[in-house]
Amino acid sequence: MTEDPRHPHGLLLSRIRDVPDYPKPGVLFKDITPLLADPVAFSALTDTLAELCLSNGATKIAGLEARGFILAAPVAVRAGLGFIPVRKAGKLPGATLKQAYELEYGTAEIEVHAEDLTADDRVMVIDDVLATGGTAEASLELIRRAGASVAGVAVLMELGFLPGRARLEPVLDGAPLEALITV
Ligand SMILES: O=P(O)(O)OC[C@H]1O[C@H](OP(=O)(O)OP(=O)(O)O)[C@H](O)[C@@H]1O
Ligand SMILES: Nc1ncnc2[nH]cnc12
Repeated sequence: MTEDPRHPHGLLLSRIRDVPDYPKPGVLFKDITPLLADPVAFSALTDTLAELCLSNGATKIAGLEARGFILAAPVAVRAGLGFIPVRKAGKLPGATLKQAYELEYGTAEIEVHAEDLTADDRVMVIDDVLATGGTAEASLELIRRAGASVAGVAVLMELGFLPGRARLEPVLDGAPLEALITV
């Protein structure tokens, strides 16, 4: 495991649990529930992500269902910014924009309420894990289709052995991709 030298969060690293062969053989699942259960670690993570959002000029925080919600909602409160839930298809009640993306096998769709974003908004996307980058890429597409701009993407953890960063960089349009930990 390596840490970004700007974010030396040994505490965060120590609270991530490796679960081999979940949800299928050969996959190493990075479980954040021990971190969530530790109020010092969870608070340190929330503070760090809130600072990143503010330093990148965000006006709104988007969280990606479901684990991204757990991180993004307290970050939005801490930063004093509004929270935008990016949900799996079929869950939002109002008029939505929908974006399909590739999973390892098959496709999925996420949605957002476009009316909660304006052309003046700069949205920071927050999630727990960047793996293939498909979910984050689709969220950027949704934000832009809603007329807002992207302030950046911030994740607790980047799986450096997968091509998420390479996939996202061409569509970030200069916005930062911040990963507190790369594993
Ligand atoms: O970079 P990607 O390959 O798109 O993978 C990363 C996404 O996968 C996980 O969510 P998942 O949809 O598995 O479910 P959950 O948050 O509902 O647990 C994770 O929380 C990210 O959102
Ligand atoms: N290996 C992994 N661990 C935790 N969350 C993930 N989301 C996608 N891949 C993951």
